[in-house]
Amino acid sequence: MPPTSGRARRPVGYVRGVSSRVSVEQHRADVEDLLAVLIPGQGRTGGGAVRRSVERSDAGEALGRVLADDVVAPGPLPRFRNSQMDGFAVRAADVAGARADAPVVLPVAGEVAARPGRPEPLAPGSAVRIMTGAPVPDGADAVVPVEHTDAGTFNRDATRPAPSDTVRVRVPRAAGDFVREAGSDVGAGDLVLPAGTLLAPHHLAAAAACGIGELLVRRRVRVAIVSTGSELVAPGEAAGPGQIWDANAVALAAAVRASGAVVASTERVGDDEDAARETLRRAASSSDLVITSGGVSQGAHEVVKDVLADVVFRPVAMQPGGPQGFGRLDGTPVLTFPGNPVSTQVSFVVFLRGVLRRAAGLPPAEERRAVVGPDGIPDGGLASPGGKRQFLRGRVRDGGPAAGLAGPRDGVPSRSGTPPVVDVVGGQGSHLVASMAAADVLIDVPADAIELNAGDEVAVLPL
Ligand SMILES: Nc1nc2c(c(=O)[nH]1)N[C@H]1C(S)=C(S)[C@@H](COP(=O)(O)OP(=O)(O)OC[C@H]3O[C@@H](n4cnc5c(N)ncnc54)[C@H](O)[C@@H]3O)O[C@H]1N2
Ligand code: MOO
Repeated sequence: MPPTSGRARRPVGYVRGVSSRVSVEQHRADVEDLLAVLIPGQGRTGGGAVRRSVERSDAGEALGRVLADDVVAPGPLPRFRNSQMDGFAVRAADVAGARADAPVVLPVAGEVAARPGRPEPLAPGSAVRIMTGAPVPDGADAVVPVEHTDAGTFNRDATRPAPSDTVRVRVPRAAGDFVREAGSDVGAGDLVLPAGTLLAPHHLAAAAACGIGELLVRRRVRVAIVSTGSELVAPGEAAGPGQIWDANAVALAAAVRASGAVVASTERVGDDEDAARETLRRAASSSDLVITSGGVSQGAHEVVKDVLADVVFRPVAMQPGGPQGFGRLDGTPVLTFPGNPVSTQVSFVVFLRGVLRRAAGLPPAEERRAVVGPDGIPDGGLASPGGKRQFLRGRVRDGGPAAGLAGPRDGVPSRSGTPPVVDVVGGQGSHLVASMAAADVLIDVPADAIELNAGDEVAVLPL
């Protein structure tokens, strides 16, 4: 397996032309250098970049965003002492002797509901009907749930009880019973959500409960997507002879969103240099990063290569996804992915997904180990082109560990506690976009492997 750390670094020179093949690690390192400016705290353009990397978001819209600053409670939660139960607010001392067979009878002085306003203080020797969440009157220090009384006038429509109303309390209560103290959840100035929190509904609830309507979140990277090729038409439109539907724009836009970034634009442009130049410049002017697909191999109509002067085009020792480019257009970083739809998708996973997730504050997509199953492996092993890292389409078997799924009969050594089994699925051609839909991982076959066999342990990258 090639090393994934201690990656090689060399100066990036944005020169046009085809250079010799580089390793996946080298290309990834160069892409990461180019895109370091997108990652908060890593960019080399100073404070401006940092300032631009955060923005305010309506708290109600901040689901899935990453908090850029600590959220501290502006006040206590609960905001005020309130009742945990529907019942009667009392002084605990008044009901200390209450028993089922010798209830304490208290006059009911009124009612407190969960409504705006402050209740009157509770006079000694009396009770007040109280509802869950209603402020507990000064003087009261316990709540008796209605079930522990004769209910008195509890269920009567008596917002203004008659002076003769009483309640018979059958259970003694201690001070503090069923009273939710102010600040018992969080105190004023306490940390509620630390910076870096990936905001989920329960985080947003905490912010809202604190009265916070706006949150400072990391700004999402805006990615412009340009599909090139005169043969392309939009999915949903009629495709005539020689035309195909544009799968890459959809795949890349979805992948960008799934990685915590936003799609600034998606455009399709044919193999016309002027149109491509104009489209690409427009994309660069309205985004933090441009991704193109197609137009980068050795054909007669490679507009991306023709138009982008400050981009290094070079083959990377991988399959699929060999022809790659990286550089800038009008100062905006550009990555050029090959047009074959599987190649485009693999390029995103291998070179860009990690950067975008880091920029968004998301955890890395989990790479794990798996044991190759016999399905899809011919007798004698699946040949792999030596010198090129391969990313095969694979599917991890349900049920996880190899134990139980694999045995000598299956051709996979049985090893309890070992990684799950992954089967090679579908054809591996870089145009087989429907076959790719059957996969859920990419099987990472090292560059120095010349064949893959059932029982081999490999890294798998989730799709
Ligand atoms: N003589 C050589 N030919 C090719 C080489 C090579 O080294 N020498 N490399 C091959 C490899 S590997 C790849 S990958 C492709 C890359 O080609 P391009 O990036 O120039 O892409 P196109 O030629 O525009 O398209 C390739 C293929 O993909 C289809 N395509 C393009 N865009 C889309 C899209 N948005 N949605 C769906 N399908 C798309 C296109 O119709 C072609 O079939 O070059 C090989 N050739
Ligand atoms: O390298 Mo191309 O990207 O396989 O088909």
